[in-house]
Amino acid sequence: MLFARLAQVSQDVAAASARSRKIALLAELFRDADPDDVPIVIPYLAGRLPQGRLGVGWRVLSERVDAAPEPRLSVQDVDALMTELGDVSGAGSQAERKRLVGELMGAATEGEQRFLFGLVTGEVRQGALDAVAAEGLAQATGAAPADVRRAVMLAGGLQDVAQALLARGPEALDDFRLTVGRPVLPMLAHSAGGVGEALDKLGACAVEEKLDGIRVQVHRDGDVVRVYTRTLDDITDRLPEVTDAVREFPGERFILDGEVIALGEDGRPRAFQDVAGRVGSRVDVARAAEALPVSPVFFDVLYVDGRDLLDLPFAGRHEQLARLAPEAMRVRRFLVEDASDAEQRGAAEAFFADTLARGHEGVVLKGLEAPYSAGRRGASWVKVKPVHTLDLVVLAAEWGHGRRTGKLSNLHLGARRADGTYAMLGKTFKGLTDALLTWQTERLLASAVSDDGHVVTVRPELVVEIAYDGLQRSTRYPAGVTLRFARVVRYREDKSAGEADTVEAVLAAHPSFDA
Ligand SMILES: Nc1ncnc2c1ncn2[C@@H]1O[C@H](COP(=O)(O)OP(=O)(O)OP(=O)(O)O)[C@@H](O)[C@H]1O
Repeated sequence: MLFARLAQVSQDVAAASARSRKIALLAELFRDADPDDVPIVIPYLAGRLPQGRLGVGWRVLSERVDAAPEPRLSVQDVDALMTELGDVSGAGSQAERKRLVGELMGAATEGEQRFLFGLVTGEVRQGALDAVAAEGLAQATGAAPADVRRAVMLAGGLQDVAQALLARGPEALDDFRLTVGRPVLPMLAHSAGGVGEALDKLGACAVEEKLDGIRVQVHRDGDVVRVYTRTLDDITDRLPEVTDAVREFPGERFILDGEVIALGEDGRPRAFQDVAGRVGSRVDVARAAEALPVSPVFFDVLYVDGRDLLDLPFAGRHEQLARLAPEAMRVRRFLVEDASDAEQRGAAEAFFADTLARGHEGVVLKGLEAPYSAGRRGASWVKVKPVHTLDLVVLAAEWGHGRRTGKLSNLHLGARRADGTYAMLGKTFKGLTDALLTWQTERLLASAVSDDGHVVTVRPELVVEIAYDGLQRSTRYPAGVTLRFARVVRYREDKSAGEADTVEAVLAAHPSFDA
């Protein structure tokens, strides 16, 4: 396929406002595409390069090169040049990249040059393209749109489905059925600020414990049990406890979804990093299992004895789960039948509080009617975690890049030590509005003690309130821990640095990290 065709369609799709028009344009493009073009056409349409980053800077790209009068590049030609560009390294690489960009741009028409520029800089990214492209693909090949959508969901992306469909037509969709032994991307959750907000969104739902372990999808076919991670890696060999347990379940062929956790002797869950370390370790699995035994806790079932359950409402799937997994290996849950009933709402809040008190991360609320949306952040799963906040002292700030050039952005955050010094707990540039960036730049420069061109160190005076999701071990930071997903809530000018949180208080708020 000519690259000019793709460049034109990409532009037309972006310009079309009606969804049906976008679909028709894409269908026409797919009709003319060769199956071998698909691995290039699909990412290019979404504005992505299959090669990822090319190391080509703005300056090289912006250099004017005379455009070719007629289109002659094929999508394969462009891809081959991009691969060559991505492979350039070592001495003289800048000059070589410049030469290759010149060659590519010189062979492109003006329209193609614009599209190439957008592709390399990431400007033509079209986030929501996959859904319309799936419809376009259905139209081009005569497959039912719902079947294509489902195949795309199970394949975890459009590319393989498009390639198979264009090569073999609608029968090819059979390759993408849910099958024991072939893992699919797990369903993910949205967040809500509180249980009440989640109940308002969902109505009747199950409130489940949110366990902070490793997500697993377990496939059993007779005696063969395989365990996959959320990124579909096979970790069967590392989790003998899981395979042994699941072999005892009263079913022959099924796929379960759950979390692997480790419980301490006190019955409280061990820190996420301990479980991750155990699951990540390939060497001497038997010894690791003895040192930190783990157990699976299941919350969903996708397939049972020849039946694909993805479209079954969650309530029905859970009935099947209860048949297979014993209660001790199912997530604890509380059912809300009527989300407008004050008593049930109160009980859901109490379940949340109890779950936290037992050391878990939060809860996930799940609509009882919803199907299983593999690989999606489905609207029917809503997680609620307590927001922790800390008052920390700004120790330094880094000069920003891009849009934040000239502004002090990434803050170095410190907690107080008993001796009056500060232990850095992490950094963040999240949560800062433009107004706050301007304000903090001025304020921090006024108390600067040094500036090495990258980091401006300041007198430790300014207190900032930081929200975070929890702690994580880190050898890079002096207290041995750092904050997960730290973000700025606001500055606390009403507080002096002497009133900021202490390292001991931070550790005490997270018992599994308390030394
Ligand atoms: N009862 C449960 N139902 C669903 N997921 C659960 C449950 N308990 C724990 N989890 C975990 O929580 C995750 C759901 O949150 P999300 O889909 O947003 O993943 P995430 O991006 O890893 O978020 P987080 O860091 O909050 O775990 C699941 O991937 C799973 O690992």
